[in-house]
Amino acid sequence: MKLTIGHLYPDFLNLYGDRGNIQCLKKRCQWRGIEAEVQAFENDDEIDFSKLDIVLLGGGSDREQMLVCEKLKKIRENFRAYVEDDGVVIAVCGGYQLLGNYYATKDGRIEGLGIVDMDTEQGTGYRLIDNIVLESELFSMPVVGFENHGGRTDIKQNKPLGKVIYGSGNNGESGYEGVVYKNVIGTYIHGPLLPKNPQVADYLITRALERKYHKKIELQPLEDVEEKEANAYIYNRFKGKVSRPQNQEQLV
Ligand SMILES: NC(=O)CC[C@H](N)C(=O)O
Repeated sequence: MKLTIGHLYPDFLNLYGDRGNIQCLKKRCQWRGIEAEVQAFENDDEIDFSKLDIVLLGGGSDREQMLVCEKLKKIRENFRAYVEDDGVVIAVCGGYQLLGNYYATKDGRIEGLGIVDMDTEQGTGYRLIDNIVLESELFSMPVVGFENHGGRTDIKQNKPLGKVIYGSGNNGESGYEGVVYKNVIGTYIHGPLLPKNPQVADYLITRALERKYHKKIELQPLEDVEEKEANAYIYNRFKGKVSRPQNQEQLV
């Protein structure tokens, strides 16, 4: 079996090493004898979504989001068709915001893809910067990571990725984080999301293989000893504590 992973605009959206998520997907495929090819798309590269099995849209600063939004406009309809056809997407932070209708910053409104019905406003408050821990119906392990965003996202009627156990999540108020729409996962957890959360990586790989090969896939389990220990430790360390972002002086 083989998967092709498309990395969209790594020249703009690669905050906090989103490339590590690609490496993780590739490695976890290879360890099971599944071939994994990565294609990076930059500038005005033609993107043939029919050749892709997983798409990664990484994080970026407001400035980079503003620039990349022009490129996204050109691929919007093909990207939407891919998602509606159950194409697998993992979108992180800035990329997550861009899946929605818009991201309104104090310097202007950045138009999103409008693929998932959700809106992001910058607000006038501080950035939401802290560790984050979630419980998700999709995974038996807690989902752990780090968030750093000024935007507050309203996912409306969509399903969240998880319930916030510690941290701020989508907007610091709803108690929820991320979004799940068809085979799309959007999340504010960036940097090493997938290396830290192997179940999220395997979920994406499974969905992509099932879509491509039209059959039920049971991935060969991997040990993930360190990840399980680390996630359990982090969960117990943060559960019951209240996140008070330390950088409240860092206004957006
Ligand atoms: N870390 C990111 O990708 C940041 C996303 C966006 N620029 C924000 O600050 O909300």
